[in-house]
Formats: sequence, structure tokens, C-alpha cells
Amino acid sequence: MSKTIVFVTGNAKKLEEVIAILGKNFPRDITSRKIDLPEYQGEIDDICKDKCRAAARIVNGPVVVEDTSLCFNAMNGLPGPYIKWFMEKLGVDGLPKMLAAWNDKSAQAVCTFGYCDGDPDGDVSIFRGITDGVIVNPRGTREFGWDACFQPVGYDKTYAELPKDIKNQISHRSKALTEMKNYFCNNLV
Ligand SMILES: O=c1[nH]c(=O)c2ncn([C@@H]3O[C@H](COP(=O)(O)OP(=O)(O)OP(=O)(O)O)[C@@H](O)[C@H]3O)c2[nH]1
Ligand SMILES: [Mg+2]
Repeated sequence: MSKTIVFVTGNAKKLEEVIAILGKNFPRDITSRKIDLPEYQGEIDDICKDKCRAAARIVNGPVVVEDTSLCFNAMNGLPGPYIKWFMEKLGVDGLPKMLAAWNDKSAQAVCTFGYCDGDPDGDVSIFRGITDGVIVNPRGTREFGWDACFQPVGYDKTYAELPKDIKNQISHRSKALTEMKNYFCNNLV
């Protein structure tokens, strides 16, 4: 019998979406623990691996973590994994202003899940989902981070204006979770 996996996050909105997206269709038992893990620096995958190992050290068992980036193409991918600090200091109204000097408003929402079996020195498996979009002046509810200024390609509504189930069908998070689900369905880990 495989051990329950603990999803470690300090972000209630992330957790809410993960629960809604996974439903009952995940092949392993999964629970959650609210811990604020360190915000690491570096490349997206390395940040997620460091975060996952930190979680494993605390939980002492199988863990999943998730790190979200918002990458502005005109800025060669910045703020990327540092979006949390830009959101905190500038707010959702400030993000479109960062791109005022460029015509290119395109961006990628990038979600990276990391899984490790509980050994903090062991391998971390990475699962990624990317949704392309444009950065617009905020529209819609302001319940979750930068949702109000991210308009996915092919839609005339921002993530915040779209019904939750539509966001959860097309989001960076749902694409990454599909990858992770396939991994657990295909591997008896
Ligand atoms: O509008 C949004 N739609 C999303 O779908 C989304 N996913 C994450 N975020 C925000 O982007 C930063 C990521 O930083 P982050 O990955 O380190 O998250 P976090 O520190 O809040 O939680 P965690 O690291 O404990 O899991 C944080 O400000 C999150 O609030 C989102 N905002
Ligand atoms: Mg974080």
C-alpha cells in the first residue's frame, strides 16, 4: 500500500484549485499541509526541486509542491518565479505598467509541480504546465493573485473573469496536474 502524498503549500487558493482539478481521479491518496516554504532563487526547475526537498525534510514522507511563475516575454521571462514579490509590492494594477515600454504584452503562466518520495537527498520528478496569454489592465474579481491581469490566448476574458471551471480546464495548473496524474497512473510508485 503506497503512502499518502502530502501537498505542501501556504497558499489556500492554489490548494482550492488543485482539489477542484484533481477531484477524485488521482491514483494516490493525497492530503495537504499548510507550511510556508522558503522562496528560493534560480531556474524554475531548480527552485521547485529545492522547495520539494525542503518539504520532504519537514514532512519526512512523500511530498508534492508547486511553484508558479509569470513570465513576461518582453522581459525575457521576468518576473518569472519572483512574481510573488512583484505582486506584493505593485499589486495587480502595477503589473501591466511594468510592460508600458513594450508593445509585446505576451506572457506565460508556468506551473511546476515537484514530487519526491520522502528522501530529501533523492530525485525530484518535475511536471510542468504552461498557458500563453497577454497582460492586460485588471478585469474581474481580485480573489487570486494576478488572475485579473492575465488573459489567456483564445479568450476575451481574463482568468479572473472566466468561470472557475473554465480556468481549471485551461490553466497552467491543470496542464501540470495532467502530467503529474499521467505519471502516477503509469508508474506504480
Ligand atoms: O492569479 C494567480 N493565479 C494563479 O493561478 C496563481 N498561482 C500562483 N499565483 C501567485 O503567484 C505567486 C507564486 O508564488 P509561489 O508559487 O511561491 O506561491 P505561494 O508562495 O503563494 O505558495 P506556496 O509556495 O506556499 O505553494 C504567488 O503570489 C501566488 O499567489 C497565482 N496568481
Ligand atoms: Mg511560495
